[in-house]
Amino acid sequence: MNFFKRFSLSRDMGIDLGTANTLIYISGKGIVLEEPSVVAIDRDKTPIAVGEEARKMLGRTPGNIIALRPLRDGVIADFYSAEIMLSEFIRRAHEGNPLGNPRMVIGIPSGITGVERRAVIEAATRAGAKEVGLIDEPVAAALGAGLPVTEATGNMIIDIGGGTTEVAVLSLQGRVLSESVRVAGDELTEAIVQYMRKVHNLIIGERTAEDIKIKLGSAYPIHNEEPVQEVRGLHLMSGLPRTITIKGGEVRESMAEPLSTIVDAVKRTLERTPPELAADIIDRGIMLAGGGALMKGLDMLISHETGIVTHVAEDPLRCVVKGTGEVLKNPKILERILNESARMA
Ligand SMILES: Nc1ncnc2c1ncn2[C@@H]1O[C@H](COP(=O)(O)OP(=O)(O)OP(=O)(O)O)[C@@H](O)[C@H]1O
Repeated sequence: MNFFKRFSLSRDMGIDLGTANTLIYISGKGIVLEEPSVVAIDRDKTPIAVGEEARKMLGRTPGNIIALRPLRDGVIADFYSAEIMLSEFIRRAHEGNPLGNPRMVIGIPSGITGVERRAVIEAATRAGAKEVGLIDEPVAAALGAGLPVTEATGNMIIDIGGGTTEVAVLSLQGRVLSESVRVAGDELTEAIVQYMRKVHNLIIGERTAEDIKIKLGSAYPIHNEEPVQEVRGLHLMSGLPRTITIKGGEVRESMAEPLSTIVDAVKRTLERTPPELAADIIDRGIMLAGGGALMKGLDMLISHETGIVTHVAEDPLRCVVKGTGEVLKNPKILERILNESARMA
């Protein structure tokens, strides 16, 4: 194929296909879509809603409709709904401006299996991709966070999404070492659901727990006076609606276990880091990306536990998709990624 034709003004796409959110970047345009990764289907499997509209239905659907997340722990858990979701998001991203069959660069967790990788390639191909390139999320996140990953210096990035936490040490555009744990924002939310049930006998849904996590949660004691919040749910014994008040300290306590799993993954990765790169990381600090990076005090907790200064990236929720955009701007990296993925498919 003619090189100039292949890399001319094509409207290629970069996609962060996430457990919680999907974002799409189009060459020459920037980020054009940000939607929750949720699909609502009826009993006959007909799609009713996709994205934000479907998210509002989570936990609130009548018996004949299910709102579900096609991805779990960073990988496709339900192929049918993943394909519906991806096709619909790509259609919305086109906005009446057909892109033909674009090439797509998709961020995926670094720890996933070959079968899981092939499922992403197949879903994207069926959704209209001409060629698909997969990029490890931590590499994309580092590019999107503006880390100098092309230089011969060690950088540590921690990408905390909904389903996976990716800890990676990068140098010279490559991943030197990484660890992916299937514990991230969703587990923090789930830990709050479990705590409310066990300690307060209150049944709450995922959306309420996420709201508590965002408004009241912290990973490290950051307030002199702990904030409080009213929570509504169903009382376990009476089965009736009830409102109780909880404190910020309780929320932190409820999330202690998944938070320590994340911190342990960071420590293990640091222990395995070659000394020269470890010295660079001590100088430059650790970078946090992904929605989980917005958890208040998480940077302080990681600094406290590792002794290394930790920064939160600017716009952490968009780092991965911005990184896929950086790949689209770089024909050499793009070609390498497309070729690697073509061999895998
Ligand atoms: N302000 C906030 N405080 C704490 N957590 C937050 C905040 N905002 C978003 N989150 C959490 O971030 C997570 C989503 O992050 P993100 O969109 O980066 O994940 P994802 O890319 O969809 O997931 P993955 O990379 O695991 O597939 C959710 O668990 C959400 O609750």
